Amino acid sequence: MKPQDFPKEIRSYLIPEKAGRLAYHCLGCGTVHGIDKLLYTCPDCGQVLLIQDEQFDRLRQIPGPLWRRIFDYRRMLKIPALKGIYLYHEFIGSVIPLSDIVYLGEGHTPIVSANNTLQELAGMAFFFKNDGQNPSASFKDRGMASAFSYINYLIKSGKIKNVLAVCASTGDTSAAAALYAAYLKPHVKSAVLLPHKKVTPQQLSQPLGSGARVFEIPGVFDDCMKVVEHLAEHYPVALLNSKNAWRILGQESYSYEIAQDFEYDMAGKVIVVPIGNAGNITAVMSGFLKFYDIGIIDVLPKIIGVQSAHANPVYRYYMEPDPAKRRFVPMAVKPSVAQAAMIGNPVSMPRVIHLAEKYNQIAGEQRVFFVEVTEQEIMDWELTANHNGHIACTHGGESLAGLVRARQTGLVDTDETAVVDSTAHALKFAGFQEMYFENRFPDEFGIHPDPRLMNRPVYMRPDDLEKVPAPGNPIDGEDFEKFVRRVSEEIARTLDLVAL
Ligand SMILES: N[C@@H](CCOP(=O)(O)O)C(=O)O
Repeated sequence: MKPQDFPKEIRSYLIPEKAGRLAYHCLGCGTVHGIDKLLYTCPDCGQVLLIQDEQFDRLRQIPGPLWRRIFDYRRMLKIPALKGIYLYHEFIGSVIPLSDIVYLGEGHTPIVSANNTLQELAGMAFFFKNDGQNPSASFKDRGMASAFSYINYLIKSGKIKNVLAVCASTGDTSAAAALYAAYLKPHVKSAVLLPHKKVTPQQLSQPLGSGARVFEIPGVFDDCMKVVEHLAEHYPVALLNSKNAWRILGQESYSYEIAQDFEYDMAGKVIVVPIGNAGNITAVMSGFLKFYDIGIIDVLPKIIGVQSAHANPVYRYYMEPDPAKRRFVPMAVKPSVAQAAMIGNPVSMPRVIHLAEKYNQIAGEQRVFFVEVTEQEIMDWELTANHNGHIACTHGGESLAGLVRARQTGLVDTDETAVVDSTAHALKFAGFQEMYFENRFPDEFGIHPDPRLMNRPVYMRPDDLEKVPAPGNPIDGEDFEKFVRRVSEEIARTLDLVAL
């Protein structure tokens, strides 16, 4: 549809213009900094930042119900810049002109209802939001589209040039950063730091394939993060982890999409997200708060943050019921199948503390909760989901296990409806599935495969066949006919099929 085909009262809002005044706000000392330069922490006190629109109030001139129609109609446009996360331009990066937006197909990922069997097993109605169906196969693309659009805007307006994008990663961030950087070649190059042997082969192949410089570092993600922070402090590089507040803005689109997909009715909804570096739960809370503030949604949904017992610093922090006594203590992580979340010192922890408090306060009751799950539960729920038609990664399994735990402990009611985050595509973590099927998890994981969830390929090569085809060596005639018949018979026997 063309803009002139839309209802008159919508037309002037359909194509957003550069507007607003964004600024970095320090969560420590409250200082406000301009966005002309890339900042990751407050130059005055070193604390993390969030980006706020100083003119956010202007968005109130449009009533909530009209905003809903604007977004719904905007979805019908065929303008690339508005097809992804910038459908919500006014809430994400309103200062970026549409001409500078980088769109690689991110966002608007499917929300897929669990089938009856799986809902019965989980004990309640729920959907998976498949963020593995983003271009680099994880939710990080939302944040990268935002951060790289901003970088593109700075380059095009002559404020920066020859950008070297760096990040630390457990796999997904590096894949996304390398992809978006490659798109902005030759102005942007990328270098990624990965904990040696703590990234799956599929994830390692991604930045390599995008042409990034890849460095493997001894230790775990937290060690890589420290090196990246050091690089960003002492060298002219752009830090692309979620410490970069532009990443958070882009990831807020996850909440906006859920609101839109449920017709903006958030009553009785529960949003379940795994926590690693904590950028995502930060963005999810912030996104819902903004939509609520402007009246686009009338209710703040419940949010459940999930961590594995092997990497649970956020959960531990909230175990202390008295907020005044809570102390954040970084931890040494243990190996986890939720490998992308194997983080003991999440950079967004101050943001989580700040936003969870605000969220609960505005909701008038506790609406942000944290649960812990075991490695066994993560694998069992991932495989159970995928046996029922999903493409959940281990973090999707972690989220689903978290939902089940939240239901069992009464944090959610059976009449609520959950949206469970599968942050990446199952294929990125196929190695853990293989370890499960072959029962070869090292003891430290504490995972014992459930035989009902195990699966192995069967090599079907009947002994009585003299000749079988091979690549480059086909067989034909009677030999081939016999091959087809005998293999079919053996498969039918294995599957208990009775001949017609
Ligand atoms: N799970 C992450 C860790 C880094 O998180 P970020 O959101 O701060 O970039 C990854 O995939 O690398």
